[in-house]
Amino acid sequence: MGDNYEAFTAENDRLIDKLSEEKAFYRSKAKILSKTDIIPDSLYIEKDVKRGLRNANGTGVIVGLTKVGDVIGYDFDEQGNKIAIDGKLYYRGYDVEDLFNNCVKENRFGFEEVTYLLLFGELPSKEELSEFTKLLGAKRELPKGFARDMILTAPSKSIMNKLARSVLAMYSYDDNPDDTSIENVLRQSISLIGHFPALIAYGFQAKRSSFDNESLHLHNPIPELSTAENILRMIRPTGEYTDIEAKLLDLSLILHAEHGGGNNSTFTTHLVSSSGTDTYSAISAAVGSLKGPRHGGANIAVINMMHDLVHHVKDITNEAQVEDYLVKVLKGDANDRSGLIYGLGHAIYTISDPRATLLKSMARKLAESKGLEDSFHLYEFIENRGASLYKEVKGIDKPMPANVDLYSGFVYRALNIPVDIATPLFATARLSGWCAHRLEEIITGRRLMRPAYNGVQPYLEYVPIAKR
Ligand SMILES: CC(=O)SCCNC(=O)CCNC(=O)[C@H](O)C(C)(C)COP(=O)(O)OP(=O)(O)OC[C@H]1O[C@@H](n2cnc3c(N)ncnc32)[C@H](O)[C@@H]1OP(=O)(O)O
Ligand SMILES: O=C([O-])CC(=O)C(=O)O
Repeated sequence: MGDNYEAFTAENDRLIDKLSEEKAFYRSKAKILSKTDIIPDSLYIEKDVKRGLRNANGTGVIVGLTKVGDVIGYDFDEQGNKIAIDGKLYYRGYDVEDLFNNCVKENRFGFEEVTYLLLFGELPSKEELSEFTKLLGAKRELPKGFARDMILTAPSKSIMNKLARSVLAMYSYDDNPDDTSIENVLRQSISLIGHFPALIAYGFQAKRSSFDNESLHLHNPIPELSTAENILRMIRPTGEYTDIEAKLLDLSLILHAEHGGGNNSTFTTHLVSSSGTDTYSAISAAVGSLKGPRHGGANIAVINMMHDLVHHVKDITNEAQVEDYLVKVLKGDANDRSGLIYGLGHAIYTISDPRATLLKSMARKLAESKGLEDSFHLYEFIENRGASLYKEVKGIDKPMPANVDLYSGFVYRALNIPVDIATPLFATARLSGWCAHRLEEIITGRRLMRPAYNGVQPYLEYVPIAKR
């Protein structure tokens, strides 16, 4: 026993030493790299590099044309100066506010109709929509053994990473995975759109049971149910939901379905598709992009920031205390120290993001009916005060409207939808836009995307290892 114990502790000490040696190695190399890899701002200006693919006035560099969606966030005056305007968003030429309001008016689900519109470029007739929802319904169930072999046996703490892996794994379940004909890519797209609710729900259930010590609940999807209903059924332990909850989730899916070609994940879809690769590779890459906290992952980042705020601010109804916290966030001294107030700011929108306006109206109603007014006012205060605080801290006047991610988390929380699932829900909705853009890239892009990086490292003479 004594010998065993000594051998065990010696081995343990050796492993701890090795780990701290390794940590020290990474730390020292990271320190060097953070200096070596710096390229001064002046060089970007001198060489006229469109950093972040942005022009000097902040507008995006035009890298493509699209008929799928249009995002309008600014205008120009006669002198060519950018001017702020209220945002507008169009899906295949239709104003998203009209699509949203019509579903509210007719009290019906609309995400499937929007998916049809995005994929095929026109609104479906009643019969076409019914055929299409039947087709989607037939694709709801995952291939035999998929949930067990691909999701439950290798759960992940990140449902988005699990989702990306699941999409890649779908390649192995497809008899014709590499065919990039329009017909085949349409088949793959509709199949993925049908499968996504189960992929995110089972990824979520696997995570809860493996990492959060919760019971495992796997409900089958039901072909006759809408996307929103299937999601609620599969993420809830009892499988129960109300019609109002499902309709509100459906509206949120409509608002997240598409955002032009230039947003990071859709551009990823265009970029990766332009190499001629398969649908699963392109869509899994888009999922990886959307996960980032500056993009779709901001909805979870907002919720985490709000938790942190509530934890650190004594009285959330005291505006001065909330401001102090936000100033600390902006200075990189609070929350995740990124310096970002999540849910604010946008690459295109200046005065308003139309989706945030609609989600805010949903959030306000939910707050009133669920007694969450204080929390709602906190979100509203951040929206109203964010830009002026940024100016006070950084001295820069920058439009910082509430974006789609600010109020979506509030809406999900009020609907009793777990935080973890917020970005996967975004992915489920945006998949329709990604697929429409992938098809457009294949049909009309037809060029390998290959921008240029200007090499700024001076050339060096090789030094043999013995002389270094
Ligand atoms: C679905 C979506 O993707 S919506 C966007 C979701 N993302 C977020 O909510 C994260 C917070 N917001 C942001 O990071 C940004 O506003 C973006 C990335 C969305 C858009 O940024 P842009 O307006 O294009 O500005 P850009 O990235 O050029 O930043 C300019 C400066 O403003 C700062 N800034 C922009 N938004 C914010 C913010 N919300 N909080 C603090 N600082 C901000 C940037 O840090 C940057 O500062 P720096 O020059 O000191 O580095
Ligand atoms: O357009 C962008 O940059 C980000 C965005 O709002 C989205 O993808 O929905």
